[in-house]
Amino acid sequence: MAGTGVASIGECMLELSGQTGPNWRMGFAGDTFNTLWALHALSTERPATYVSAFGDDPFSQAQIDFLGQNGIGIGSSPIIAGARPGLYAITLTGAERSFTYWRGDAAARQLASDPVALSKNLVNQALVYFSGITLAILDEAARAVLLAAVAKARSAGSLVAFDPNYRPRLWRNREDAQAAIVEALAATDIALPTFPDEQMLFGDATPQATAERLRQLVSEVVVKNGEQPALIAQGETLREVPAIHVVAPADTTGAGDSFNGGYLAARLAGHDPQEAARRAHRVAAAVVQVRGALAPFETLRAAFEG
Ligand SMILES: O=C(O)C(=O)C[C@H](O)[C@H](O)CO
Repeated sequence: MAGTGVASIGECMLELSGQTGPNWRMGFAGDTFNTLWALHALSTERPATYVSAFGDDPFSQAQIDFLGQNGIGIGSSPIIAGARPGLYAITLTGAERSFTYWRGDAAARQLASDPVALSKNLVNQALVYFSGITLAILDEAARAVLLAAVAKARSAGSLVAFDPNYRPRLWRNREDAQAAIVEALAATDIALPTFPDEQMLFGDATPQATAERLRQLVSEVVVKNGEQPALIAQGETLREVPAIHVVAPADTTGAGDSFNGGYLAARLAGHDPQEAARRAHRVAAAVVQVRGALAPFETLRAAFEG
């Protein structure tokens, strides 16, 4: 591995969670940030950088402060004059979440506006992580800048991990999403898809079909499937790792992202894919028991260690 740090690229939003009467709780979350949060909690010795673009309003500043207070830097990410962060609210049906977004003009859409700064953020990273949401918030030119920066980091020795995380509403059409995600997978070492997303986007009939399709493109594939087993495809082998049944989940937001953070932390620490998936399932099971996408660091660590 080339470097020592961990970098995650994407959009962190303001998050409204809680949904108890008129009182919402505001936090900060976004898929790639949620993953970095868990990864950082579980690999504190590695410098963590959230690669994005930020506004210059008080909410953006609060976001940057929150990251800093928790040991996560923003490297050379641009601060855009006049821009603001995106916002999303979590609606719960039981514990199952759905999201309402206000993010069309968020600062993060400009995360590739300075290609030199973007590449600089990816220097000396053991791991570079991004997602289909990162791709979806960028226009075609910015997406090309992003993929070039990721490819450069990879050729310098960084491990690249990617979660396709398909959000239909963020894409112009399904074909655009398919093309961009396949292009990203070509620059990926560890793919962390979720079966229902892949079924929606590519029509896969089973998690096995997802694993078989993706193993043609990526050497290590972990197909998540909620409370069903995760399926790991590495080389010729295909293995199932059972998930954990949570009796009383509170909010499923961030479960898959936190699984990814746990899995990647374990892989960076030298655990094999099966042990990494076991730890990742425990981390995800802890996250669904709290409201919002982020669980406290101590909760994540206790789950990871089992
Ligand atoms: O949906 C998004 O774009 C988000 O990043 C919000 C949530 O935190 C994320 O989806 C949880 O996986």
